[in-house]
Amino acid sequence: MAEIDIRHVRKSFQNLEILKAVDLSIRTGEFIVLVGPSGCGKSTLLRMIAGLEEVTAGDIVIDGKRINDLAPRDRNLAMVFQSYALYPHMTVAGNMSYSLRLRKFAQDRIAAAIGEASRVLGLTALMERRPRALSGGQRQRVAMGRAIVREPQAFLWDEPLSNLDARLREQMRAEIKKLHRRLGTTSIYVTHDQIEAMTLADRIVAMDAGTIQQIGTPADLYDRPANLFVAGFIGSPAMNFLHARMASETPTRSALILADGPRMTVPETLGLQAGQAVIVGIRPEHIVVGDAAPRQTGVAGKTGTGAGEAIVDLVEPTGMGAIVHFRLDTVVHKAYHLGRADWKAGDHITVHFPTERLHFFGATDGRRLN
Ligand SMILES: Nc1ncnc2c1ncn2[C@@H]1O[C@H](COP(=O)(O)OP(=O)(O)OP(=O)(O)O)[C@@H](O)[C@H]1O
Repeated sequence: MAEIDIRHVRKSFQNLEILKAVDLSIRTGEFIVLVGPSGCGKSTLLRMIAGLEEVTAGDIVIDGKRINDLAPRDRNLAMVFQSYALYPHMTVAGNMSYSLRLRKFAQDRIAAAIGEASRVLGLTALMERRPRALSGGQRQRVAMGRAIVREPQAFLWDEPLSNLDARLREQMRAEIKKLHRRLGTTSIYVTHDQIEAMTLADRIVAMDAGTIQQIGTPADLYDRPANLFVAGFIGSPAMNFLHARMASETPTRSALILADGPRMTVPETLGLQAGQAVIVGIRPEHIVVGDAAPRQTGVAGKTGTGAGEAIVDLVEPTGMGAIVHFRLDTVVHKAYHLGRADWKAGDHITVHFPTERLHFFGATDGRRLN
């Protein structure tokens, strides 16, 4: 197991800088997820750690040793790819044992290693099959088995579940998590799927345009996103943003702001100036929606702290609840309502934005204020 240090690592292709001075310290046994939109550079970073891409500048250090110039096979890291990358002409057993045979391990040791890995992954009955006779999920399991038997210092996962259907992805995600609990091997996992990031990671590294935007536990990124990018990327449906400005008449203890909708209370500790522009974020699941007056429920007495009226634009039932799209002024926002939602487009509803659930961001730099 390994501690991996990425120190000021840069990557350029031709003259285009893809990664800009990335710093990241990964602790022994940690499960790190690199997440970000397509093209942000997460796969490139993983491939540099694996030795499949040259490092333009900076150092990659594993357990205190700089490995920039070490050949991939000498790094003792195992990579699992989205495309499985199995040898089609070899059986499952052949694929799993290949790297050990290459390293001239004794037969009994190889048999023990692949026996154990196939038990863990539920592949025992499939050992003589070839990849084309396996389902996508089974193929990915073989790829995982091939990585496990090498007992690497770390696993590098490059979007391993992207080719699987939703149900299988959910199942394999849980298996990867159990596998990590069992083996405790340092893991770096690349995905653009924020649910995978949230469920698997000890710490998430959120990337955008070649830079790290935030490093933290899933709860850190969800509860206290450092900026608008992270706030908008983590969470589904995504966080709502309301453009707001501090009212010029500021009451004593807490000031009010006027957004595209209801007035809200801003914590005094933010130190916002009268007239200052801010962006207020609120997650759909934190908005309380209810019938409009006179059948108003759940919002009584809360007016002035972010309650107001809105018009339903669309209701998407999800089974567990419904995503309620509503219009405040001209802007459409989304609320996640647990339980039945019988509203129709055009209905008037009340929306309440609980003060303690609000996120505040600078209107110019997008940085978190609270
Ligand atoms: N060999 C290459 N030559 C030139 N540009 C490249 C090369 N490999 C990657 N890039 C570019 O580097 C950027 C980052 O690519 P990378 O694959 O790391 O992104 P990513 O975040 O993993 O995206 P995805 O989720 O789509 O795989 C992209 O703009 C890509 O086009």
